[in-house]
Amino acid sequence: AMTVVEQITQLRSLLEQYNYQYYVLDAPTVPDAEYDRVFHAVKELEDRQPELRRSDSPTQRVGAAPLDGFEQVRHEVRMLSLDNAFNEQDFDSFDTRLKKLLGRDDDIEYACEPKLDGVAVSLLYRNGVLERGATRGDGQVGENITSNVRTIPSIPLKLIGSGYPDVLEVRGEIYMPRSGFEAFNDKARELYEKEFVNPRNAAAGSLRQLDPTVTAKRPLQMCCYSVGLVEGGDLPARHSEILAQLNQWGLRINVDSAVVSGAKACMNYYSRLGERRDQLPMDIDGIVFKVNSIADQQRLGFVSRAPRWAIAHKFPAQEELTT
Ligand SMILES: NC(=O)n1nc(-c2ccco2)nc1N
Repeated sequence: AMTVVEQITQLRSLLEQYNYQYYVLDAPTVPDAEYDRVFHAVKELEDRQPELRRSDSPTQRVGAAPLDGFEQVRHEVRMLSLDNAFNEQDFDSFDTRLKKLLGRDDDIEYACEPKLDGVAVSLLYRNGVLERGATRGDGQVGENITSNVRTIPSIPLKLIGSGYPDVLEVRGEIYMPRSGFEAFNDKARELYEKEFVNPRNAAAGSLRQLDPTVTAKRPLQMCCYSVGLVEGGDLPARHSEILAQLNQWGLRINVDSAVVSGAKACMNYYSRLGERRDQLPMDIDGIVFKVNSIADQQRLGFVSRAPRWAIAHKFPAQEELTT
């Protein structure tokens, strides 16, 4: 028969697989009742033998006591802001300028991603374990919101699979899906409590909570879109391949991301996503186009605070919700 440690280890890894399938892949393989059964089995074992409890156990997402304030975090690799393109001409000149700088006239391969309208966040994994979560702040210094990000189910407390670097900093956007936003505001209205004006404010307000049990009740999601500090390991040579690799290690990426070549194909992607904008599960305010080759990104570098190799092509502002 299995020892208690073998039993709880097996149940935990089963729970991590269920979490990954449900919250990261949107593809659950078991009914919620089965998930609850395993969750309570692990909780039961940990309650009966507290020494078995580990901080990276799936039952330890809401553990921390309320904070008095947020500590500051210095980003070793600056978190970027993006230059904007407001029309096709802006994008064409962006593409033309890059071709000139790269000394080529064939099509540049771009990674295309919906620009999620949420809160940028940095997640630092050390030996695969989530060590700290931080806001972007001014790009150099942000706030430590680790206890709050731990409550978000699509953020793994521990990476899965193998081959990840010793230190891996993942960047992404924490956002509130529209359905969760509407449900939250309906409830708030019912209870005569404050409603949020839009999902971005709802996500920002939920991450500013000093009490993680409040954050835990907010329907937040996280979608990753790049990496920052990487030590003790190598990553693929293309941005799109890095994202695919992050997904295998347990992180959520955007299902609508794509790779296209040349400015015309980028504009085609922009128009297609623009037509679907109101049907997407979350608010987006544009499309981010990034040079897919990491070597070319490094050749192009940055201009002041924004990378030369990326641009956010915005959609026209939507009339503000009139609540
Ligand atoms: N907000 C958002 O969805 N972003 N933001 C970036 C970004 C910011 C700096 C480099 O890349 N990429 C995506 N998809």
